[in-house]
Amino acid sequence: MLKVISYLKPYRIAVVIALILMLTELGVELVQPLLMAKIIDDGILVNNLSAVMKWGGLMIGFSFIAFAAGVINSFYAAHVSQSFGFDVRKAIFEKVQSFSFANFNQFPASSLITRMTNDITQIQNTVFMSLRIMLRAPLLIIGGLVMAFVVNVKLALILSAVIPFLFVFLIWVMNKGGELFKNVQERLDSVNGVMRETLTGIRLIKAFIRRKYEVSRFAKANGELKDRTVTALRIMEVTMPVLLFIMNLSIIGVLWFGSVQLNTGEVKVGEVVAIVNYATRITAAFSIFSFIIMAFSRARASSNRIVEVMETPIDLLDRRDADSSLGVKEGKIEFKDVMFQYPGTEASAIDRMSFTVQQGQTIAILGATGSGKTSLFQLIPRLYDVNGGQVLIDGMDVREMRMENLRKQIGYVPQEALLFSGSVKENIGWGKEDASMEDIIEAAKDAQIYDTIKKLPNQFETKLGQKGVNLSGGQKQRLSIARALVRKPKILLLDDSTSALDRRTEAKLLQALKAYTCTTLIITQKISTAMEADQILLLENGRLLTKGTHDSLLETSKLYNEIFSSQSREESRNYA
Ligand SMILES: Nc1ncnc2c1ncn2[C@@H]1O[C@H](COP(=O)(O)OP(=O)(O)OP(=O)(O)O)[C@@H](O)[C@H]1O
Repeated sequence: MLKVISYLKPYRIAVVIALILMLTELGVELVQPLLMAKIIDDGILVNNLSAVMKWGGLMIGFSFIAFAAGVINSFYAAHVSQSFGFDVRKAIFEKVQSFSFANFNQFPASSLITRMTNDITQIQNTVFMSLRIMLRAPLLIIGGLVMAFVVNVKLALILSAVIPFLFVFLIWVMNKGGELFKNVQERLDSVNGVMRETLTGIRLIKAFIRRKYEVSRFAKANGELKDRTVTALRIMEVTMPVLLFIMNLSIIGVLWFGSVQLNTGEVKVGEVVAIVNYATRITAAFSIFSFIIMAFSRARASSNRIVEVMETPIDLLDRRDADSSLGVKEGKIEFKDVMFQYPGTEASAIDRMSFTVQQGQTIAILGATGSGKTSLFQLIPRLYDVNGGQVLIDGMDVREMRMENLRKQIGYVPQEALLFSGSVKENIGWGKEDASMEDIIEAAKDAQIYDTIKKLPNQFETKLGQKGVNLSGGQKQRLSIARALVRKPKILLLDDSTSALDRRTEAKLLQALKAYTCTTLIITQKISTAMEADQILLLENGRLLTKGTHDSLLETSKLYNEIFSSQSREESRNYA
């Protein structure tokens, strides 16, 4: 909690001003019953009009001060809480950006979204409330008691006898509430998780007519959220009646004892009225307190979830001694006895793999599904670290370079063409920070998407829907290739990125790539693509089964021959 609260530091002056204003309001509130006692005892009961005017005028003056202090306090509270929320959200977003894939395994995306939105909002609201009323309630209770003692010690003693019990009760409620609201936030994660999956997979759901199934899955998550929230709120709901009951008992005690003492003349009427007034205010403060406790319990659960993200150690960082002058100069790639397994798994995705790709060469990678092709790719821009051996670029271990220097020279086109909402131009330009329009057009032409873009309603300015929903699979693939080409990379990694292209377009694309002097690695299922490469790597179960040119593999590899024959047969059937 303290870690989250430390984000209030830059706003400490505003916090202090807000607190002073809140104390001003509180001071006025506490003085009011005393002034009322004066009006009754020194004015009304002795028929002294000038005393009534004097104390009444003071009361009105104080009320104006309290009003002004309240308004200005609200401005400050809103400013501080919103700025605080902004800063925490920014910090979490930046932290998540630096997460490794192992870190992402720890937090599902839906949970991170809930933490960045709902959890931060809970804390933000609590900060606002703290500056407006949270401290007022306890201070009003303490101040009310002090003032009650000032007015009449005996009556105040009766009033204060119940206070310790109430505090113990409230602390218990707060601890219990913390646990219960943690559960609520976890259920909210689940609801967001189902919602997210459903929205991203809506086409599939419609195609498989799984609407009812998804609705019931959502209803289950939603129901659990409701149940947990009701349970958490139940404890809060009983809090207020318990507080009111105990406080009302003490008020009855004050009235009874006061009436007895009135007869003996030890207590004045105005004093009884003032004490009852303080008791009412303390009761009101306690009921605010129960509400605050609910918010505070929730905020505590939320802040623990935020701190969990903030304190997650990142396991893939630049080495302290990483040389910032090192980077990809030519693009020669070397795998030396590389071993790799995904974090938390036992099986090796890459098993003692060694090969070299010379600068400017084009390499095709072939292999059955799950044979380790994508895993091999991910080790080059250091999306994961190897568990054994080395990945060298231009003779340097990738771990010796700064990740930024390494990655900015690599154009990576992942298997799933992922686009962002925004224009076509923005999506291609995303690959290079300072890409000019000429760069973008050139990349689009080379990726064989230029003609398609020209036919779009607003050409390069055409807005793409989320994930590029308004484009075909092949168009998305070519746009993401253009995004990689625009940065003129030294190393280009195409992960089955031409699978949706027809042979003619693919041939043109491969031809255009020759003008780029980069080292190119292409994962492909098509022998026709592999044939164009300088070298082919054939993978099986994470191992490099064999390597060579198309002709040499036809002579030496049984598996390659099988793939070649099956694809040739298929093609001749297609053309028949
Ligand atoms: N994030 C991950 N966590 C754990 N295991 C993984 C992960 N990604 C892949 N694997 C496992 O690693 C192995 C290699 O997967 P990889 O994605 O590299 O295969 P691939 O050859 O690219 O397959 P495909 O052609 O289907 O894309 C598989 O056994 C797979 O189950």
